[in-house]
Amino acid sequence: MAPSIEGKRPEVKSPMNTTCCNREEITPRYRVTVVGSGNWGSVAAKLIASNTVKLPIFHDEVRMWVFEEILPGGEKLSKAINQTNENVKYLPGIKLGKNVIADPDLENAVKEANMLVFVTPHQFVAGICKRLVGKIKPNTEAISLIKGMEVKTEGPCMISKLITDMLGINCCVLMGANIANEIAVEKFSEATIGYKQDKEVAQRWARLFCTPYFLVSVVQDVEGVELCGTLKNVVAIAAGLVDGMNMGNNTKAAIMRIGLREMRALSKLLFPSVRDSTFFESCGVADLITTCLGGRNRKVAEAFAKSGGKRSFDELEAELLGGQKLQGVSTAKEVYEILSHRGWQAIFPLFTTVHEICIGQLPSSAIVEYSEQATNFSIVEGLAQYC
Ligand SMILES: NC(=O)c1ccc[n+]([C@@H]2O[C@H](COP(=O)([O-])OP(=O)(O)OC[C@H]3O[C@@H](n4cnc5c(N)ncnc54)[C@H](O)[C@@H]3O)[C@@H](O)[C@H]2O)c1
Ligand SMILES: O=P(O)(O)OC[C@H](O)CO
Repeated sequence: MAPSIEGKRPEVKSPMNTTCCNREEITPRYRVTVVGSGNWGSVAAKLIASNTVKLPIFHDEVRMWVFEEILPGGEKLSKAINQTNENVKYLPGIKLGKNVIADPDLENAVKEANMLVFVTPHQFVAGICKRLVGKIKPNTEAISLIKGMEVKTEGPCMISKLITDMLGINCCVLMGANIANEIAVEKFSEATIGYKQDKEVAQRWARLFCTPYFLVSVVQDVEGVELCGTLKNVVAIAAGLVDGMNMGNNTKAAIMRIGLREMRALSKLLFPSVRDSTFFESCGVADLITTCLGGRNRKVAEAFAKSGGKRSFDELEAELLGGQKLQGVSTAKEVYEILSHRGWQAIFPLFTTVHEICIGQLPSSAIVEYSEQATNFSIVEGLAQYC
């Protein structure tokens, strides 16, 4: 079992304990567990831990569930994190905060928590939630930092909805222009929290994450925020292909503009409640820009194009990312399934083409040939109906 820390403040048995006389102790204290410990998961734990030691409404300790791995020297990753206070594999060189406790036992990691932060690659969430059914405290709140979706027979299912459906808990989302390594060294950035109904809960999440170098805004548009974070990964693949073919800044800007347009159109087609204003938040245009300039999807797609499509995305991901996971290739496939099921490929040429390039059906150069169609009158008109 993972060790415990001694908090600066007296511990209370229940986060909702209101029996003590000390003012600090009568404030409800929320316990946070971060489910995931990759690159962003570790940075999220660091951000959160810097706040839980300061804000009386939270317990100091932040549990971080670690998908256990054995390091090259034979040591367990969770043990190395607790010994060094660093995630030596996914965020080396950055102290997480002494109040972050790595825990490889999923059930143990969540058993005391009433605030769960989900931050794993999207392909693992359903399996994790399955293991958590019946294992979490009543009235637990969740937030998803995961950029991705699932496609079920009945249609797309956003990760926040998957968490809600499988665990019966409310789930907000936090997305934004958030390249983890930059936030790890405390460079200024912004993020957006999307919520469905309960603004107070969303504001509590904002308090947990907000720091002077990480500013968080709150909007009532959970699907819009989550779709921005999810769909921008497909555009990032397109941007990386353009970089790999040395096509220059004008072409990349065109790809980003067409991509943003498709992001907005598909989001509104799938969820008519999605707001235009969400695309001007950090989760929208800002995340699109940062990811197309400096993200992992961009980097691997660039290498793919440079190889002339001879090396696969899987192979390049393993070679270039050291265990970190791409989300854009699988999201492109999931988006393609939605588009083909509904006969919408023609009105989403960029999304469609990215998938066809990823699976080797088209060469990388098709990204500009096909995207040019988006400037055709008929396609613009097609999209315009939905924007
Ligand atoms: N890294 C970033 O800059 C960044 C920023 C914002 C959002 N995100 C999003 O956050 C989410 C998590 O990304 P990340 O960067 O923290 O992870 P990552 O890609 O750095 O690491 C992969 C993680 O998956 C874990 N893993 C591997 N196999 C697993 C399995 N079978 N079951 C469960 N876990 C397994 C690994 O242990 C590791 O913790 C993604 O949706 C990503 O798009 C990432
Ligand atoms: O490195 P990427 O491409 O997974 O993108 C990272 C973040 O989502 C940027 O906000």
